[in-house]
Amino acid sequence: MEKIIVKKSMGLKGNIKVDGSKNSILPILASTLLSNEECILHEIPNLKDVEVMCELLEVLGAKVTRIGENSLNIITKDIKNCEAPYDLISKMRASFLVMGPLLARCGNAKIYMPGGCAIGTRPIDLHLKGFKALGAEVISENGYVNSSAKKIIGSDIYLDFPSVGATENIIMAATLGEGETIIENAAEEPEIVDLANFINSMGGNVIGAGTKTIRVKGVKELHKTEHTVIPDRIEAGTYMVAAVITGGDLIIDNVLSSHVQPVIAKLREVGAHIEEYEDKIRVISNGKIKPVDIKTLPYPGFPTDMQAQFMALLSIAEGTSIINETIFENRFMHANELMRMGVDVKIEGNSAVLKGKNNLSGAKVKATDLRAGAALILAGLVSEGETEITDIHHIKRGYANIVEKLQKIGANIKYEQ
Ligand SMILES: CC(=O)N[C@H]1[C@@H](OP(=O)(O)OP(=O)(O)OC[C@H]2O[C@@H](n3ccc(=O)[nH]c3=O)[C@H](O)[C@@H]2O)O[C@H](CO)[C@@H](O)[C@@H]1O
Ligand SMILES: C=C(OP(=O)(O)O)C(=O)O
Repeated sequence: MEKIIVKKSMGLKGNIKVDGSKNSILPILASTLLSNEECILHEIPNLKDVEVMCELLEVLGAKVTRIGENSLNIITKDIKNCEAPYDLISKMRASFLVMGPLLARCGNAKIYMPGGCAIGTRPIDLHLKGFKALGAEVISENGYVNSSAKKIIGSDIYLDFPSVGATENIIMAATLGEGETIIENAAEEPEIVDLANFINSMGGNVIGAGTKTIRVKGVKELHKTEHTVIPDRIEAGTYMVAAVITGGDLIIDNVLSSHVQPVIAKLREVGAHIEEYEDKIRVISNGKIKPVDIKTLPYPGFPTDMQAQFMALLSIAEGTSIINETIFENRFMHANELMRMGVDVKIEGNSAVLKGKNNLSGAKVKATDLRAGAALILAGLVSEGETEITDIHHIKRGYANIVEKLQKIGANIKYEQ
C-alpha cells in the first residue's frame, strides 16, 4: 500500500504553483453534457476525481480527449445513456452533479444515490427539491434517484441552506429550461461563478452568480466554447498554511487573493506576514503562531475545506484555540489521527478545543479524507521523527503532485510502497 513519509522540515522556501480548482472543474465537466458541441477546457488538475468524472462522461456517451498536459477536449454530441452506474457514483459524491444536465438534455436521469462519507451524511434533498420545482418527477427507490421531466419549467427556488452542489445542479438543469429560474439563498462560492461563466460562454444566461440570488434564463441550445478553470483556492490555502507552520517564506503562484480572504485574515491573526499580488501571494512567518478561533461558514466565510489544515497549524500555537465546524456534522476525523502525533485536542459537539504545544512527534496515521490527509502532512512537517501516512488515495483526490511540489520547496517528504 502506497504511503507518504514526512520528516521535520522547517523554513520551507521558494515558489509553489497551484493547479486549477477541483471544485470548479467537476461541475464544469458535468455541465458539458448540456451542449452537443465541443468544449475545450484548460488548467485541468491531474486528480483522481477528474479521472472519475471523465470516465462517467464517457459512460454517458461523451468523447473526452486529452489535448495537452492540462487541457481536455470534450464532445457530448450523442448521449447514449442517462444512467450513472453505482461503481462511479460511489467513488465520488460530485458525480451526482450530472443529474441536472442529464435531466435538462435528455428529459430523464437515473443516478445511484451518492450517500454519505467520512465527513457527514451529506443528503441531496435540496438538489431534489430544486428538480421538483423545475417540473421534474423525482422518485428514489432501490438506492437510485430517478428523475424525469417532459420539459424543465423555470421556477422560484429558495434553498434552506446555500448548498454548493444543489445551486450548481439547479443552475445546470435550468439552463436548458423554459423561462426564468430564480434561486434564492444560493451558494456564493467562486466555483459557482466559474460554472456560470462557463455556461454563459456556451450561450447560456446565468446572472448573479457569486451573490445570494441567481437568475437563470433558459435557452434552447448551447454552442462550443473554450474555458480556463480558476485556481484552486483550497490547494492555495493549504500551501499558505505550510509556509506559516514551518516558519517559511513561500510565494504561492496562480492564486486569486480575493478567493482566499478568510484564510489570509486568519493567517494574519496568527502572526504571518502576507503580501497580495495580482496572481500570487507571498507568505512569510517566523514560526510563532498566536492562537485564534475559527468558525467555518459558507463562502465568503471561512471554508470548511481549510478547517483540518488550521487544526494542524493551531496545534502548535502559543495558547488555546477553538474551532467551530458548522458545515459538516462529522468533520473532525483528523483530530483522532493528530492526537497520535501529540496534538492536544478535545472535541465537544461541533467544536474542537486545541491547546497549542511545541513538541509534536511523528506517528503512523491515516488520511480519513483529503483535507485530513493534508493536515497530517502539515503536522508531519513540524513533528520530531517520522510521520507515516496511509490511505493516501484520499489526498490524491484533491492535491496533484503534492509530494513533488513540497519537495521542491525543501520539504523532507516522499512516497513509499
Ligand atoms: C465537489 C465540491 O464542490 N465539493 C465541495 C462542496 O460540496 P457539496 O456541494 O457536497 O456541499 P454542500 O454545500 O452541498 O453541503 C453543505 C452542507 O449542506 C448539507 N446539504 C447539502 C445538500 C442537500 O441537498 N442537503 C443538505 O442538507 C450538507 O449535508 C452539508 O452539511 O461544498 C462543500 C462546502 O463548501 C465543500 O466542503 C466541498 O469541497
Ligand atoms: C469535501 C471535499 O470534497 P468533496 O465534496 O468532493 O467530497 C473537499 O474538497 O474537501
